[in-house]
Amino acid sequence: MAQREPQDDAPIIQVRGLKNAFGDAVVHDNLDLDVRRGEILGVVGGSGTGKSVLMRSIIGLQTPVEGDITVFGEPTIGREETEATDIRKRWGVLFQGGALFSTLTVAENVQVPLREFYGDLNPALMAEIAAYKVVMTGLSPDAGPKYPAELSGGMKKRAGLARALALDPELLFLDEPTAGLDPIGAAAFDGLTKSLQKTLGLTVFLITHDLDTLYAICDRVAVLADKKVIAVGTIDELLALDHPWIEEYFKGPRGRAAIATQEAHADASQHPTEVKTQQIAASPAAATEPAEPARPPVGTD
Ligand SMILES: Nc1ncnc2c1ncn2[C@@H]1O[C@H](COP(=O)(O)OP(=O)(O)OP(=O)(O)O)[C@@H](O)[C@H]1O
Repeated sequence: MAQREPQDDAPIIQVRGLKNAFGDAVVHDNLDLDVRRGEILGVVGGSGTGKSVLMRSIIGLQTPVEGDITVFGEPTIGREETEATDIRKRWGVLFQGGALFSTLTVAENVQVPLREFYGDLNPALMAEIAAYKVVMTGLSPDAGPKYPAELSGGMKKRAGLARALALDPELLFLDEPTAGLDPIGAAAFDGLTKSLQKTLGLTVFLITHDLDTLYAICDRVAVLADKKVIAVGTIDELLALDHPWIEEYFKGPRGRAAIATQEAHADASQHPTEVKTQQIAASPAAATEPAEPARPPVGTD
């Protein structure tokens, strides 16, 4: 096994005393967060609690009123453009909805970061890298010449992910990657995220409202409320805190359905011949409460 450098244990993202405000509206106040190298950190919180603003602050698209942020051990606020560029090259971002350029094909979208940061690369090599990234996200090679309008929602997310992976990042930011996907597409996207984390050693900062995603692939979850990260840990650690919002969030009808899906998945992998839906139906929560359709086990398409 490769020798680990001492700094490997340092958080890959460190946020301290963060304050963000829009006029008089304070979104974050004295917010702290560490993201560990190699983990998938789920970021949850009610609508408007500032998850996307937090992500934008970390990637330098939002200048905070106060606070310090380091990524890869380097401060990201107030850096010279060239220094900021060196750091930005090391992460990839999938914005909500994919944020593809509608006038560019999928392959051209994937080449955007390559042109931005490595503009003198040979065009044939850029095309080859883009084609590789497209396939890596589970899209067919035929998707490369297509325009975003010709893609399904799930394909757009994968194309956005291919663009986020264009520069072989160490760190991936995903803003609600499964929003708007059907349960099968969402589970497939989760599987893809998990396999990228494992095979490429990525760290993933993942904003989501999707409880299935949290249970299926997140190593830890950070909860935003009251302008701060009020708790961070595994779901079991969070539940042990006895916080009413956390309890309601994870143990409400949707949380119970997500647990049932995970239990069915675990059981199915131990007893592959049994019918998974029997366990889901046997769950009192699933039987009595309206909930999101249970997701199939995680896996890529
Ligand atoms: N550019 C901006 N100008 C003014 N207010 C903003 C701006 N961006 C975000 N806000 C406000 O900051 C707050 C946090 O927004 P943010 O998008 O981070 O929430 P969120 O937790 O990601 O919500 P959701 O889960 O609904 O996506 C909201 O009240 C939003 O209106």
